[in-house]
Amino acid sequence: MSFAPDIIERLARARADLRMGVPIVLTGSGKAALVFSAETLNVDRLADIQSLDGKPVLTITARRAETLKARAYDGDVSRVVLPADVSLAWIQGIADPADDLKSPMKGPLLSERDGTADLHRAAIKIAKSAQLLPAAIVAPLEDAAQFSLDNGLTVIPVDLASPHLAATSPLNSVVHARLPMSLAEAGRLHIFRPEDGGEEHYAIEVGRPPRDKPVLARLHSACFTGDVLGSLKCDCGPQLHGALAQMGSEGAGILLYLNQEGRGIGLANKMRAYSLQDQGFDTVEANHRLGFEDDERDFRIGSNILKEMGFSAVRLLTNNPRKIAMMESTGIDVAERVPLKVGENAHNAAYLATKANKSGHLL
Ligand SMILES: Nc1nc2c(ncn2[C@@H]2O[C@H](COP(=O)(O)OP(=O)(O)OP(=O)(O)O)[C@@H](O)[C@H]2O)c(=O)[nH]1
Ligand SMILES: [Zn+2]
Repeated sequence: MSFAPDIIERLARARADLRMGVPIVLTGSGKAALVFSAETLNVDRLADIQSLDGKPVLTITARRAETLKARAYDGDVSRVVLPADVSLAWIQGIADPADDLKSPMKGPLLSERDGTADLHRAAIKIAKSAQLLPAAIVAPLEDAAQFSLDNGLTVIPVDLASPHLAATSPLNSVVHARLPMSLAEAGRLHIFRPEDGGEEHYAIEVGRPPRDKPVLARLHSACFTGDVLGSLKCDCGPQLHGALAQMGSEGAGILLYLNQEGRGIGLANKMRAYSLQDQGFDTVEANHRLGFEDDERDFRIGSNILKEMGFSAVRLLTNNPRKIAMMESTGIDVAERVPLKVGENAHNAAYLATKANKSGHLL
């Protein structure tokens, strides 16, 4: 019998630790490292890092490295050497592009090329899954077991964690109840909870759609600004309401409300992206400057919920071909694509054009 948390539970702790500024310990391939999120680092912890033996690096993604003209010898990540007089402001300036235009000269940056980047790569994945900026201080550790015990730190063996960082967590249905809505009176809200301690996702069932026929479905990603505040910068609010209205008038449908704010980067990072957009970058460039891919969402969650609810075929309300491809590749038949063109305005016209030109959205 063991009450010790398993690797999935330890990963959930690791995410929470990094968000609070507490370091975690990564182990693998005979090595170990102390890892801090660059975003939540403070001066006291930086001073402690400098008192350690060994050379810490600031790990960033190749996307961020491209903007900073740093070499990414490891392909997808770059291990940037800390200068002798490193300051918290220097680290934050590399991690966060907010002041890139104000102070463009950050370098020249020196990147490490010897050794492996397995621990560094895992550090970036965990930072991303914690919805932090993808930048981490990675400091080599000698006696990781004793060090983590002495300091009460969460230890993550990378080979055990990697499959879980790449997989979609199983979800369990928690509860469902009737929810009459102005656009669809015969509504029912279902709550699904992932086993990895991540965000809950919702399914709004309209009517009682037969399970043996393609159901009118929408995979909607959370957009606090569009869905709740009525932001004009995107088309999310009108799409959400348009989809519910169509389901209401047809008397049946299923809307999945996936808590993947900002195409999976979280609201804080989405607001960082908006701030870059105010400086003239488009929605895709802004994500890249922050160190993210254009779209960090995991659409497998949507097909898992549909299957869990008994559906195997959809009439999918979308303009996004990636959603169609992901449904089909995960065993949900897309019998029809139903276009959802609503909510274009003067503020979001350029955003919608970028999605069509760069992200392949259908017009
Ligand atoms: N990172 C980032 N996310 C954004 C931006 N604008 C909107 N979003 C997010 O983009 C997502 C939009 O999701 P969806 O409504 O599924 O839209 P879609 O992928 O374009 O696909 P369809 O609407 O189905 O055609 C939401 O999570 C928004 O929060 C932006 O400028 N940057
Ligand atoms: Zn939106």
